[in-house]
Amino acid sequence: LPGWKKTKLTYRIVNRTPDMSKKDVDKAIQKAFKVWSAVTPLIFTRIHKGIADIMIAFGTKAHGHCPRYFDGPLGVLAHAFPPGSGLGGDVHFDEDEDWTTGSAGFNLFLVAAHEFGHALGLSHSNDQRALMFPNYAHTSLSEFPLSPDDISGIQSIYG
Ligand SMILES: CC(C)C[C@H](C(=O)NO)C(=O)N[C@@H](CC(=O)O)C(=O)NCc1ccccc1
Ligand SMILES: [Ca+2]
Ligand SMILES: [Zn+2]
Repeated sequence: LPGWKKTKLTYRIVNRTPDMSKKDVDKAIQKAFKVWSAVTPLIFTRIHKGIADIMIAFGTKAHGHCPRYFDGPLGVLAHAFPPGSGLGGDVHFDEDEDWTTGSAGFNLFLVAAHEFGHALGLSHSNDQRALMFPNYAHTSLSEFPLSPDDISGIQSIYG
């Protein structure tokens, strides 16, 4: 499984969603990184300008220089690129979704935690309890969303 060749990674929140306060977006993203740093030697540091390993952005349909397009409300909620330079590790959220801190719409923390799994090198799991399962509907709003499957997956890359 391909992973980052370093344990100190930077991230940048390039733009924001009007659905949530800036503070709530920052908190959701920080909490989502903590899910993975809790079970790996990875350290995530936020930067506010320049190019980060993990560039985080909200967009609709054709967005930025991204080769993959979003599809309007529902369907695809977000996508992430596996570790690497340029687009590698970047995470995009579909702004046509309703991003929330709760259980209405789509919970940004949960989707971000799933996307960061991809940005660290994980693909989808067929374990319905896993955060990396393909569908959001199966994810509980629990404090700690990782299943044993997620943990063994990430530790096989960064163990
Ligand atoms: C083929 C990819 C681009 C589909 C895309 C995805 O998996 N992104 O990581 C996605 O947005 N999948 C939806 C599937 C769906 O709408 O049911 C999803 O919920 N992804 C976010 C997610 C999935 C599982 C747990 C938490 C969040
Ligand atoms: Ca969508
Ligand atoms: Zn996914």
